[in-house]
Amino acid sequence: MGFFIPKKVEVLGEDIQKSELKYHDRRVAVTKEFTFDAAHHLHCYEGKCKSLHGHTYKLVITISGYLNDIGIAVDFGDIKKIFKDVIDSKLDHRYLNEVLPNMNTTAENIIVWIWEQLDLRMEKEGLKAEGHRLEELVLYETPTSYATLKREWMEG
Ligand SMILES: Nc1nc2c(c(=O)[nH]1)N=C([C@H](O)[C@H](O)COP(=O)(O)OP(=O)(O)OP(=O)(O)O)CN2
Ligand SMILES: [Zn+2]
Repeated sequence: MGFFIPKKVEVLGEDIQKSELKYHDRRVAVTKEFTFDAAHHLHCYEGKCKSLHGHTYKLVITISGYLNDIGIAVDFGDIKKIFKDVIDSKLDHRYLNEVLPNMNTTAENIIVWIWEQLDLRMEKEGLKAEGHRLEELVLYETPTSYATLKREWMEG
């Protein structure tokens, strides 16, 4: 006596198999947004930002990769784990002038530091070997003020 396989499941299975490899070799970028809270002040700067103050920073991370068998380029969960491990754990609820020594804590300087940390972790975890690439970071210091960094600028 054989197993009864409902028709609907068979059809669904075929559909998934067909879609699996459809765009297998396509590079696609995915983006995830995070926030962290931190305090800082600027050195050698005449203006209100020379005084200690805080921000809810927003970091927008874009990573590209080749679509895998189930149509995922880079798992959003993997981006979250990297962010938590290498950025959030070091910067959230911290005084940036203390944790980022020898750096004036401008959005521009911080975003380059963040790039280096994320890139290093992607290298160590073998993600770069799999074809994952950090494409762009955007770091909002306030809702209207932000810095942007792109892969071509880091490579060039
Ligand atoms: N190019 C940069 N300019 C300034 C930076 C910076 O990192 N890079 N940082 C500051 C201050 O840290 C400040 O907290 C943020 O500046 P600003 O946008 O002027 O903040 P406001 O709250 O005044 O923003 P509004 O939306 O205009 O009220 C200064 N400059
Ligand atoms: Zn500031």
